[in-house]
Amino acid sequence: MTPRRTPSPPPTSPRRPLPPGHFLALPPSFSQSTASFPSGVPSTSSHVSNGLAPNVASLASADFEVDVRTGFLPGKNNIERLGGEWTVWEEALDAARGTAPGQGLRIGGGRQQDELWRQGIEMMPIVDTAGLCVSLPLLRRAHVVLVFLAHFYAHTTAPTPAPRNHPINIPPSISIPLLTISPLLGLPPVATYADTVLYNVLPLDPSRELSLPSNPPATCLASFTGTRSEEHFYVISAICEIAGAEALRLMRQSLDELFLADEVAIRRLTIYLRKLATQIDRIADITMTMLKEVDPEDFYHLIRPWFRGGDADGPESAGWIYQGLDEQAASSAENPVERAENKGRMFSGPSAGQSSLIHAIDIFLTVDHSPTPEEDETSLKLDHEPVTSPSATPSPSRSNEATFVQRMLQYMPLPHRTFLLHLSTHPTPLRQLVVHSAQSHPQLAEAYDTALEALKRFRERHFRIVSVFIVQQARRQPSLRVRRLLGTAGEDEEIEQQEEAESAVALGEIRGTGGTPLFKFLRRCRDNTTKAMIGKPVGPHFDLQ
Ligand code: HEM
Repeated sequence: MTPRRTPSPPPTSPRRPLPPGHFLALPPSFSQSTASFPSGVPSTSSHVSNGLAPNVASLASADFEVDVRTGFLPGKNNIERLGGEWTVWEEALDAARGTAPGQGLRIGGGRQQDELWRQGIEMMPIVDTAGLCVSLPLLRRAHVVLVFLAHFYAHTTAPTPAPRNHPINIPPSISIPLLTISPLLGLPPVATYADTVLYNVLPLDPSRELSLPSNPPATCLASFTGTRSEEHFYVISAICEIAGAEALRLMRQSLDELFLADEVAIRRLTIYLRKLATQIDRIADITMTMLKEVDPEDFYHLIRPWFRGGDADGPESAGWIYQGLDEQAASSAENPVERAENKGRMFSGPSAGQSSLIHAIDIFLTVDHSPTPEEDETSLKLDHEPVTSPSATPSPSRSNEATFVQRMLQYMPLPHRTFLLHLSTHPTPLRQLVVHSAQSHPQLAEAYDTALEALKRFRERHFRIVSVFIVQQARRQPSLRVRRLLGTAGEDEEIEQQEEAESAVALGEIRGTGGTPLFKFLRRCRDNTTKAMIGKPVGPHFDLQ
């Protein structure tokens, strides 16, 4: 007898007010830091829920804040500005950014304009956040504004000789509201991809909701530099996200078929996997438009320095102290490492590596990024990096090193983190069926490999982006135009002296967010994708260097 086919209902759309019992109402365990996970153990459960995770029995039944039309982007438009008592934060942000590129605050601070702004922040009242809790869009906007203020403040702090050995202090007017609302969203108190992209874009016609292709993301709300490049950097990432909604839909449909795993299911899965490959190529095409729309010099010299988090100097980093709350925490015994070394909190700044989209595709296709015992992991590991495996470790037989995904989970909103952890423990994984039926249904294995080929192509094309935007820029001096915007145009002589030394930057020395050795890491992500294939890779295999 053919089993009755009952497709699951589509995921629910996000709603404006937090509904009663919504698991976002529970502070996530993120807020509990430990010695091995300074920013909190990534988990879906709340510390007030006695370890019980929210009810996520099936991918379709839980509220993962994943919208059928917009994917990980909120289904309802982001709000543009906070009013009432929170206007003071918005005004501080306006003043920091200035009215035109080059008119706002400068990295390293030191000018009268920078100092006056900093004094204003230090004297700003500690505004109550209780009224924000009625609405997710309000909470999200508050997080965006406060983390931008925190980064503006941190990076206008006068530089100390490298390596920086004093933590940067974030004043209570920012740190207290920020530490209060961050756990409500399940985000760290630092700028994340959610702040720069997911909660920071508006559609072409803001009076209508986001949709592709008729009303795509077109402008950004908060910005460090006010440059066109920064706006496009965020907007193109958001277009990748909305294009990803179709990939998520195909994955959900596939999971529904996996429950049945009959002949019809296998035929449908084959079709969905081929479509998924097309969708991944589409995301890669959109990513490549960065080359046309974002100036690599602007990105590297003007924009990226603002992204740096408390851990940007690698193991030598001194972190950020969130004043008003961290001084109390420092005297407690919770985090002996930070206490003993007088270090602040070690958060990374924003990166598209924090987007849940590619990680979801990886998990769905079972691309395993956890290190094998044979691999020399010491060079991929930072001293301050978490070394204890969280409960969500995908493969207990592997080394207990936290993977990039596990670290990135900490920077995703709680519902998206929950979505990924749930996907990784799904009871009917795709790969198992593909391997099991490889002989009887070779077209399924072929379609599975086609999707992996597309993911590998995405990674190779993304690698080119990283080469242009980071490596090439690290090896050459900024133009006069950019030096003027940086306020270093008069330092030609000094720059010439540095030139020779700097142009010799070795590939192996270039690091990504949180200090990851960039090339080794990206090459490894590509190679792990190839390893997952059932047959031999068919496309060209580029030497990534
Ligand atoms: C100018 C554009 C971009 C630059 C300069 C860039 C740079 C980087 C860098 C440096 C990393 C290494 C990890 C880190 O430092 O955080 C990284 C990782 C990553 N990026 Fe990008 N990225 C860009 C655009 C994108 C876009 C649009 C996407 C998504 C569609 C994306 C997805 C990823 C993913 C998933 C990783 C993790 C590594 C992997 O899974 O292969 N990136 N990116």
